[in-house]
Amino acid sequence: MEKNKLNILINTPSLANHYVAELRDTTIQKDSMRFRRNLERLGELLAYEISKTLPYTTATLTTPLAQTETKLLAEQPVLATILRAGLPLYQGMLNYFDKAYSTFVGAYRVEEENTQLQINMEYLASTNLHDKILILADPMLATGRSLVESYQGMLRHGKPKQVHIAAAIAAPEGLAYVQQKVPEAYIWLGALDDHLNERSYIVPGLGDAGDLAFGPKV
Ligand SMILES: O=c1cc[nH]c(=O)[nH]1
Repeated sequence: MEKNKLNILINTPSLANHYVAELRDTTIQKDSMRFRRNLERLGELLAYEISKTLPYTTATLTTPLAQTETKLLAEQPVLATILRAGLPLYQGMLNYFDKAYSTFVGAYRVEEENTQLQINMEYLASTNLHDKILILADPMLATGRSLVESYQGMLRHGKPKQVHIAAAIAAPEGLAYVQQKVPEAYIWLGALDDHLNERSYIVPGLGDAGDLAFGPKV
């Protein structure tokens, strides 16, 4: 596959626009079940778009009336995500790639006054990634640093032959960082926003995806 390496869903009007709009809307955000489900629905759409670019083989199957040929995925991708905010977007992808194996990373941002944002990575549970098609789902591609560090950590478990990075919303700064550090990746976004603010939040964005999905951290 050598199609466009950057794909932005809401640039083509579709239901993705509704799901991104609801994710951003402060009134609808009060319903955390709907917030999670909207991330999940976006994950489903992103998975479907990615599925159009994956390799397929021809298979013969038997219906009650005849034999017929169809195209089926040549192999399952591996789905990876970063805890905890990544879970709903990942779940949407798993709904569609329902036989995929999974990789989980625990990474968190440490915000300290007058210092650069620190990323701590403390947990990695990965399936074998050697020669696999890897889809890494992270809802908010902000600085891109936790995503790149997570990806680099995952490489201890094998070098994938193809990498897809999927996010609900990205900032141009994070997108540029990921494109520079992981140039081999195909990038799939719900929306590409305007900028990062001084606390590394995406503007207009939607706020803190993890808190909105699972409650505020202490
Ligand atoms: O805007 C942002 C940036 C990172 N993580 C979030 O949840 N929101």
